[in-house]
Amino acid sequence: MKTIALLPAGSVSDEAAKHFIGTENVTWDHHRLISDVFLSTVNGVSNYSVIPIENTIEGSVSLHMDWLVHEVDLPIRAEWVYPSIQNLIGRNNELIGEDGELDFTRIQKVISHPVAMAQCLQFLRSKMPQAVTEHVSSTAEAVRIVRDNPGQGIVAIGTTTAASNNGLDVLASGVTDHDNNYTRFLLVGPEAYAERQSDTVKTSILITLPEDFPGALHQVLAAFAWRKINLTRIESRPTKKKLGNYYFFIDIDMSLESVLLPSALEEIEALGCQVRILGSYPSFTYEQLAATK
Ligand SMILES: O=C(O)C(=O)C[C@]1(C(=O)O)C=C[C@@H](O)C=C1
Repeated sequence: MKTIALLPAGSVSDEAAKHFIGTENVTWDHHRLISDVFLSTVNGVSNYSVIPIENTIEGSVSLHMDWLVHEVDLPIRAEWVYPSIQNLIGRNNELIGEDGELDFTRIQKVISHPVAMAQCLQFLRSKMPQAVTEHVSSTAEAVRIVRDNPGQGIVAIGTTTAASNNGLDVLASGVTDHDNNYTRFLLVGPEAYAERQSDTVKTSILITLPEDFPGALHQVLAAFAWRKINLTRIESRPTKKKLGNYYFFIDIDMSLESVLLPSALEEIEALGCQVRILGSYPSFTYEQLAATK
């Protein structure tokens, strides 16, 4: 039996976790805040935490990346992709106009997780420009707040699972501004996750460049380029130590056990860079997981 920490039941994380891990021999440890999702595994209450890290429309989830890097030391054990299908959720009977149709101009407030809200901004602007928006800690939390506050013109952006868990209506489905909206999730924890194997193994690292070394980033990239090592993401984030100091978060399409990658990292360290390995882990596409269900 494994215990898995994650955001509340009915969140996108919850759907994605069940899709990847299944429902047998698992205890779910739900938390309202992502910090508590991380800390549950740090404190040994859970074996793994499920962390949303990147979205098709919104890009990286900076808060979660920063926690992974600055606040905890939990290796990445797997990554997978899951569709983020967002819906407008509330009560039909509160919004019916005189013509018997849903009248979105009666909506006063829309609440959701900031990443979910950002996926639907054009929809919200065009259909309910009068509504104010408010961010909460997950889409599931937003739907719970709508359930507990009837008669106030409040709606949420969230999953159909959360709508039915809370006895609410789906007022409009699939409301993201772009199709093919997926979120990439990480499983982090102290133990390797051997339950699922993939032919694709990726490695994530953090690189801090030496100060006053013109062309350092160029040389780092060259160490990968001449070995023909494919990078799937490179992103800079503040070190939080000094204004203007950044580290580079790099995802590499190769296992740390390959011959080439350790030598590239040695070359980078020889330049005076600090290299921290965040994990070397199997990676799964949505189609791959759906085919093995
Ligand atoms: O609020 C949720 O439902 C979550 O699981 C969080 C989260 C995120 O942090 O990116 C996950 C996926 C969605 O794209 C939006 C929000």
